[in-house]
Amino acid sequence: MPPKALDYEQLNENVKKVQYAVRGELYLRASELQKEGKKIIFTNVGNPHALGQKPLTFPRQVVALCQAPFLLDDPNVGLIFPADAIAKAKHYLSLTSGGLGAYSDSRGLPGVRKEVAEFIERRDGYPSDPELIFLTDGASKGVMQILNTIIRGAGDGVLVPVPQYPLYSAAISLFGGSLVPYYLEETANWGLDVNNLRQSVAQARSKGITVRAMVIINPGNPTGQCLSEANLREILSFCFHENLVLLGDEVYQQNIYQDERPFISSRKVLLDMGPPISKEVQLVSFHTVSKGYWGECGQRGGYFEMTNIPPKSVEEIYKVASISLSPNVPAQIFMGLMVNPLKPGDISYEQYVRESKGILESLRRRARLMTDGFNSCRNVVCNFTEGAMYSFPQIRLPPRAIEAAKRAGKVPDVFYCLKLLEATGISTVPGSGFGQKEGLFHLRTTILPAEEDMPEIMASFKKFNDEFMEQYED
Ligand SMILES: Cc1ncc(COP(=O)(O)O)c(CN[C@@H]2CONC2=O)c1O
Repeated sequence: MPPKALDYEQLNENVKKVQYAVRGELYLRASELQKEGKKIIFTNVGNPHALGQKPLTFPRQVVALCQAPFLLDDPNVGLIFPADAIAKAKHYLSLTSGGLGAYSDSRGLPGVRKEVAEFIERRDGYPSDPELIFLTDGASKGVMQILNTIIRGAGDGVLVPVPQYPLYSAAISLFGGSLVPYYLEETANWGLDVNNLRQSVAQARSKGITVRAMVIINPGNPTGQCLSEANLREILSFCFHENLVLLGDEVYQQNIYQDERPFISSRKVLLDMGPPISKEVQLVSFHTVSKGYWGECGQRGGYFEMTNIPPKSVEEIYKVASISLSPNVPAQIFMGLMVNPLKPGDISYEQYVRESKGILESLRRRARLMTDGFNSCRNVVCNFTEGAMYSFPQIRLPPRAIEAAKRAGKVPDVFYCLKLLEATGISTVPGSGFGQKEGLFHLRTTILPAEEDMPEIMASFKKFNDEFMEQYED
């Protein structure tokens, strides 16, 4: 028989090139061990509810009522749901064209996009146009759509931070573009040096690559750094002079664990800079309900906002969004609730603030616990998690460990993470899955394990690590 289209050999080469380490070799091995009955701590994915974080009560009450509007007709509904949840449910149902089961506009419900615009205006102090905001099935889908729109072929390059969240390398591979790495400086707290950018662009151009866009992830994944306003100004100036579209991935903007560098949006800095930059630089910013203190990853709610994008291009992006008909409608309601939260005086406000603050303060303590835990280990150094929800320690592997890894046919940090997993059940992602400087090795874990479990997890890690180093050190 002749080869068939879905035979492996016949597949789209771009599909076969794609890598996505967050659910790669370590995750698959951890799943096998779990099936064999081993207790696994899945810290490989930023998936808060999978690690015990409780959903915020109010959003779930509202969406439950929206999913089951017949409850609103029940005379006893007020005995189970607070009046403000009932009111919000009626508000969101009135925005839909037939409830949660009906498609929305392909850009999302206009009423929710308006709430997102109002959120952005309150956050940045500048007007925001709902027509330039598209709701998406998680930020991932928005990122992929914009990269697909930008990349015309292998000659098109996108500047991506290294270490990077592998959605970017995977999407660029899938769409047949070229990833142009710019290295973050670990010794400068994963700071971004514009000279590295210049070198990367010059190198790419020398290979005939047209660099078209630049990605920033702020706060960083896996590195956790928060960009300063000065850094953002440098980046925007760079994009202006090099004629690059800036993709501002800001999904962790609520996850800030220090006071020195609070979150400031790329859009605010862009508009603060004034013309010509504020009028010329094209910016797409991304956000999600998966992160922050919401952690509603499974709902698949996100948005992107476009700044300085010509109307004809916005129409093309709308046209492509239409192919998927509608972003999922329940998630749009979560997004609306996130950007238009309860206000002081609302019945459920106190509970909402108590739950939210509780989660954020605990994440801040866990960021500190994990960083200090790693830094107490032999041959391990770790920058503090300023934001996001990951820790990315550098593991200084002795030469004999690197040789052992090579004999086992494994990349050194994969070798180390596999040994860690087998010994402790802690499932991490090797740094090689995010990119790292030659000869350096890292692992990524989340700061999500329950706070009460953190000391035991870090002690288990330290025991493994120090014994590993003892075994392989000369
Ligand atoms: C920087 C960044 N951008 C976008 C996304 C996608 O989010 P959505 O859920 O909205 O699509 C993630 C998810 N972070 C992955 C998921 O868990 N661990 C990670 O590194 C992310 O870390």
